Amino acid sequence: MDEQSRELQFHIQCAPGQVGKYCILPGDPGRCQAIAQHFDAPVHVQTNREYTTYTGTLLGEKVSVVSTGIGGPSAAIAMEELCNLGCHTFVRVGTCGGIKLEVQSDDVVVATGAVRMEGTSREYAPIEWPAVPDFTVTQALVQAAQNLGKPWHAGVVQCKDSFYGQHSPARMPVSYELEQKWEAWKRLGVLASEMESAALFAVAAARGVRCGSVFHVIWNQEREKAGLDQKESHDTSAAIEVGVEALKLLIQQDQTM
Ligand SMILES: O=P(O)(O)O[C@H]1O[C@H](CO)[C@@H](O)[C@H]1O
Ligand SMILES: O=c1cc[nH]c(=O)[nH]1
Repeated sequence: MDEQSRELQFHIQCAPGQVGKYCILPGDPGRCQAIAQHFDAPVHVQTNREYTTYTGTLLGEKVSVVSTGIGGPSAAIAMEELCNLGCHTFVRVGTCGGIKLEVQSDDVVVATGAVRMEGTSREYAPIEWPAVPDFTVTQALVQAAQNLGKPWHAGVVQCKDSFYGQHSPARMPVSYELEQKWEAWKRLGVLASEMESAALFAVAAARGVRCGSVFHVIWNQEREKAGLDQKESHDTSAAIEVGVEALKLLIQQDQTM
């Protein structure tokens, strides 16, 4: 299969011209419409499997939002197929669970690196390779959070394949490994846990494109364990605003180059 010259990409079912060069990647297809509402003239392009696509414009530039589903494998597929269609700049707008005690529900987290405790990135890069986002995208995300006055943190996030391995490690047959590593992430100051960035950063490096990640913090299980105040929040609007603002900053930078 010559995937790069296919007209219609196999999973996202989009064709050349239907997506922009700048793309926002939420995991949840249900987040796409809320993101597309920030675009000018957004149009629903396609929904296939976990992949929902809208395309519109920002500052006159064609931009898209494409959901990746949950986990590295489906996220890598989305990015590969979008690269085949000419996308070069990606911002993941996701959700995460806080690990560091300072990271609270409703805060915004910008990734400066991702722990590769997942499988997909290993099929792209030897484990010695650090999963890091693009510097210009990360700078734009921090600038956007500051411009919008959102409470933000920048640091390393942890990626894994098992959501319930994060939340119920004790019931897993490999609890000894999950619990010991979780303790290491805490001692290393890892900010939060999510599932796709390590894979996306690896695919982006392999394909020579830019990618960064911003997250809405749903909760923090370590704050709960420590008896600190803690709530569950599903309002992703701050992270969405930061992601869209960052994309605009990047488009502006590219337009003035
Ligand atoms: O809200 P999204 O972007 O899907 O991100 C997070 O939420 C899912 C788990 O609930 C995983 O995909 C994780 O990375
Ligand atoms: O706790 C959380 C919240 C969102 N996504 C995750 O992977 N973990």
